[in-house]
Amino acid sequence: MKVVKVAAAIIKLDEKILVTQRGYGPFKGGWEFPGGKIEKGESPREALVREIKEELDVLIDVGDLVDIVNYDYPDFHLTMYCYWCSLRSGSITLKEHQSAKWLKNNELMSVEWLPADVKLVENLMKLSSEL
Ligand SMILES: Nc1nc2c([nH]c(=O)n2[C@H]2C[C@H](O)[C@@H](COP(=O)(O)OP(=O)(O)OP(=O)(O)O)O2)c(=O)[nH]1
Repeated sequence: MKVVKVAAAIIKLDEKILVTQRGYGPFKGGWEFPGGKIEKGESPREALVREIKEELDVLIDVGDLVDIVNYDYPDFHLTMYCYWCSLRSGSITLKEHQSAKWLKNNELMSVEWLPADVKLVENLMKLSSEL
């Protein structure tokens, strides 16, 4: 099966996490962590800085790896590298997403996550001390 490698940003600010709603494609309307596919020759962290600039028009600092999610979608296998991130500069402008929210840890289940994210989000909710 095709493997798609993605980097995702768990951006924290004032004890909240940024969640974004996909604005196009097969998962349109689903909620996710911003990010995207890792291109050839890029590290996951480099991909993440590039994708977040493209999607949200901000620069981020990429911190520790939170988790590597592996998930089988019907037509591809997803490997997603998820990092704690913080905003370095700029103000968020949605270039590709249809909506975004800052959620407290205990509010994370209030949106409809993409299937691959559900376990990750459940784990994040247990990590309240990290937030
Ligand atoms: N960014 C991101 N993608 C996710 C998450 N969960 C999840 O299943 N995905 C899947 C959806 C997509 O199939 C894939 C990410 O691809 P993408 O379409 O965002 O990547 P991209 O911007 O580089 O791609 P493209 O539209 O230019 O082809 O990973 C998540 O939390 N964040």
